[in-house]
Amino acid sequence: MTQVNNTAVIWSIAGSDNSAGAGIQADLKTIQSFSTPEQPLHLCTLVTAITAQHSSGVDACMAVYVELLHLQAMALLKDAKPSVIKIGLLVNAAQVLWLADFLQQLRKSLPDLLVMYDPVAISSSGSTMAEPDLYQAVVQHLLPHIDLLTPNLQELEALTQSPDTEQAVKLLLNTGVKAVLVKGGHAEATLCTDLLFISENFRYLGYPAYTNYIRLSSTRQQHHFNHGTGCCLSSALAAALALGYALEDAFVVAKTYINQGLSQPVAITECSGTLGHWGFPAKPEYLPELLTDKLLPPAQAFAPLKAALVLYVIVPSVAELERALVAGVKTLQLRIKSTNPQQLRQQIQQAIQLCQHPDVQLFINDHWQLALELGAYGVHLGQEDINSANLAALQQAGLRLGVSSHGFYKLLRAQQLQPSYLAIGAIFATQTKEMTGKLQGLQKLARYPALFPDIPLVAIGGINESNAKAVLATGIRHLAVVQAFAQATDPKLWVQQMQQFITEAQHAY
Ligand SMILES: Cc1ncc(COP(=O)(O)OP(=O)(O)O)c(N)n1
Ligand SMILES: Cc1nc(C(=O)O)sc1CCOP(=O)(O)O
Ligand SMILES: [Mg+2]
Repeated sequence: MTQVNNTAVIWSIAGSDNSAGAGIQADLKTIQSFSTPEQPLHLCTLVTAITAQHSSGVDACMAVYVELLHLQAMALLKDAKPSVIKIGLLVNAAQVLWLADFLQQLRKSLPDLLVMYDPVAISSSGSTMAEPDLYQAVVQHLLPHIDLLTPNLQELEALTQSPDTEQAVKLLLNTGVKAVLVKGGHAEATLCTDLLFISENFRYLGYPAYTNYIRLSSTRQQHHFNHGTGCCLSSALAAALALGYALEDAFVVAKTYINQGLSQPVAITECSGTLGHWGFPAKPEYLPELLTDKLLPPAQAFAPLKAALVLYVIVPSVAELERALVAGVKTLQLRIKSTNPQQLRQQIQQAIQLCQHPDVQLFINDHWQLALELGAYGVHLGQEDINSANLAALQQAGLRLGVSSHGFYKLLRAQQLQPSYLAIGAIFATQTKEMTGKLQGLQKLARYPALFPDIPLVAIGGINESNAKAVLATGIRHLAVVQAFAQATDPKLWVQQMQQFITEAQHAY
């Protein structure tokens, strides 16, 4: 059967928690919370066990026969195939063996399928739900079929017999698992820290290898309404992956979702309850702190922009810069990719001179040393450039800084520098630059303004007069363009039209 719209189908292969904080019930709530009419998510379930639970323990756990697991899977396949499978509670070796074999067969027809396993065996109250031989069977048979494993610290040690996190993760990655998210929720600390290790095999999703793991941390919320938090972190990750986020961005989204849910929990009694499921997170205070990949920010924030960016035109030469100025563009970037050093200096110097006007803002792309030496207004740097640029010197000289980003992870990374603006791309396919990561699209773009309200955000990549209104409807107020301006036959009219779209959006939304 053909799937007819853009609904992403997720399967949860897990146990029923009748108290509805964890297990299949938590997966349903979490996935539903991320579903929208524009990007619907549909969660199907394969129940592996029925448990009898309450806030302080598990009274009973009965495994579902493998034959019935198989029938559930066959029934689901009659309707639709999943793009993501999230596995939770497995109870015995027989279930593991069936699942390993089933996944091996399924992958033959679904090469892009993502399989996650949250190896729950012990509930947060300490009750064991699995049979003693479970993990042995998991390591031997199931792990080679898993893309992303999400153990807590206790499960990590039980799976590997290693108390050392890095060593344990190495052992798991050697079994064929492609990424491991170690959940630190159970550690006794004032911070809740989660670690994501991504092997080379997962990098195709766009992760830049600045470090070999990502550490995200948030202040621990001191209350008892947290039953199922680990399950929900894994399901939020499944939802974000099904929505098309790259793994590192899905990690940020999932942790932000958990922070939002724990900030507004559902209290059932004085000492029992669950986190709340309140939709895609939308407040900056829920964002975690990025503890790895630390940049060395200057002591102070970069100077603010002297005016809003609004329409931001990027040009490859001084001749094009003059054309843009004549057409009425007020925010410009000189982006020269190939020329000899002498001409480069000359071009940058000329551009700075041409833009000596109180209403005009000129950013120099890449060449921060010349920008600094020649007294430019601002520079625009990419994520790699900020590793090596002398940021303190740029800040102290009063230059404005704009930084590229391509998702939540890179936004968190760049935000550490307190730049003058952040660019987000590529929104649509572009012919101007070879992009390796995932496109943002309008749905993802619409999530950023609420989470990064204190810094100007400019959208870039494939933007033109036909799609500008749709981009502005996401709440983004600044548009950067290369090709659309270069190809405009009447540049003045084109600039007026684009500026009008932006002004209308400012008043309309
Ligand atoms: C406004 C704006 N956003 C993003 C970019 C891309 O910058 P960078 O990542 O440094 O890539 P190159 O432009 O150097 O290819 C930009 N230039 N401007
Ligand atoms: C230079 C550049 N940077 C991008 C990013 O996402 O960082 S996209 C891009 C190209 C933008 O050109 P056009 O408007 O012609 O699509
Ligand atoms: Mg650059």
